[in-house]
Amino acid sequence: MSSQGLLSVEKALEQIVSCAVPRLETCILPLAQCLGRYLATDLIAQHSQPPFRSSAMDGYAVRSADISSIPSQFKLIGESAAGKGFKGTIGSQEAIRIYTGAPVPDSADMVIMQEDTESADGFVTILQPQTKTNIRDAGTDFKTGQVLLSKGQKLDGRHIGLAAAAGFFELTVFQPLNIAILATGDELALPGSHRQEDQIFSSNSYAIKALIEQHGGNVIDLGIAKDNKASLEAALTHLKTQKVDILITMGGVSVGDYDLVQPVLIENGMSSEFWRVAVRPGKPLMFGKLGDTLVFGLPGNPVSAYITCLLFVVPAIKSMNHVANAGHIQTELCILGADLPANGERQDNLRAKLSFNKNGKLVATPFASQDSSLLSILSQADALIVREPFEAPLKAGSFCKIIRLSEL
Ligand SMILES: Nc1nc2c(c(=O)[nH]1)N[C@H]1C(S)=C(S)[C@@H](COP(=O)(O)OP(=O)(O)OC[C@H]3O[C@@H](n4cnc5c(N)ncnc54)[C@H](O)[C@@H]3O)O[C@H]1N2
Ligand code: MOO
Repeated sequence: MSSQGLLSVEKALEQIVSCAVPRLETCILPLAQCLGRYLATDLIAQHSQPPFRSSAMDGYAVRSADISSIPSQFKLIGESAAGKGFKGTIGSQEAIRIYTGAPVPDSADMVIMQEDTESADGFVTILQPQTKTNIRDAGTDFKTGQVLLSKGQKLDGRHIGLAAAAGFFELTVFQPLNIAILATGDELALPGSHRQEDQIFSSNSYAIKALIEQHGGNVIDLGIAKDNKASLEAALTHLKTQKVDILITMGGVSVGDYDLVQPVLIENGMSSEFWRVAVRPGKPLMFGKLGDTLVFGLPGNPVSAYITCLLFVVPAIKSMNHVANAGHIQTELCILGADLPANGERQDNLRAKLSFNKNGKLVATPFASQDSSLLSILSQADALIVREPFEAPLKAGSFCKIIRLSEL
């Protein structure tokens, strides 16, 4: 705990991950619907890839021992095309025409790129000395029995392509988590509705929905609750009628007279795990449990809501989907692009632009304004510069730690 009673980021993450118990419900989905889902079993190759020795080039397959000198002439006796291999045997000073991906007969041990040859009248002449076989052995990519993907893998195009190469047409994935989101505040209007003079549009409703969907969650949008007990309680009734794994509220968790989210939730049975974390932005973050539902009270400022969702809610989603080291957030070192003063008691996450200096090294330059209301800056940022509590001043040119926003 810090002097203000703020929980450290590490302790907060530890507590979140220990509460975010891995879920057991799975479903089988067609491969084409698996994007963004989390694999529920290890995926084991049932065959080798390629399944046969295959050519890496368009050219001619020969026995390499027959290339005694350059140029060297071979008689063409057939063809092996992708999908239709050559069934005969290649003998002394014989060759077959072969194409990329086509099976290489056992009798050949080398494919000559066609650019290194000349062919005419049923003969091919090798014009250049050869150093490579240009043959891919069966199982070069993967072998029968190999673990292709591990349980908990979040599936993107690469993983789906790998599963398809191995012949899988459906995968067992974890049932998507039901994640309810609730914006709170009398000042909020939904884009497309009439905005009264003192109102603003609820950007969090959209930003957080998108972020959750990006992480494979099934979003239940509870809309906007007003800053009063009755309206908040009305929104919570939805939790009684459907299974919600995570409830995310946005706004109303600070210390103002209208910040009622935490007391209303507690009155309705939530046990509060923690409130207020040593992080900037996002200090008023709240975390609790309402029955089996994890509850995150994100601060209302749009940048605070987005960053706390990335840093704290996404690890919970990962943990519930069996991702190993779910609480670990990937950081890297790069060069700082501007002087920074000493940091205060909160871990700071400065919005920054990435570029390369004249030596080709990665540089992170913080934006001059770091106010937590500035979505325009957040949307231009490539990374967060992470500064530990009480870190000493840092000079431009020294190393700093970053989290790439695209990695989260
Ligand atoms: N006296 C103190 N005041 C504040 C403190 C503090 O420690 N002492 N903390 C500040 C910090 S840090 C933050 S962050 C905010 C968070 O406050 P709340 O979570 O209670 O959020 P609200 O007051 O409801 O809203 C803050 C801000 O964000 C706008 N907002 C809210 N919801 C949305 C939405 N869905 N879409 C777009 N914008 C939204 C809201 O209009 C306010 O401008 O508290 C500080 N105050
Ligand atoms: O933490 Mo607040 O999110 O600094 O604006």
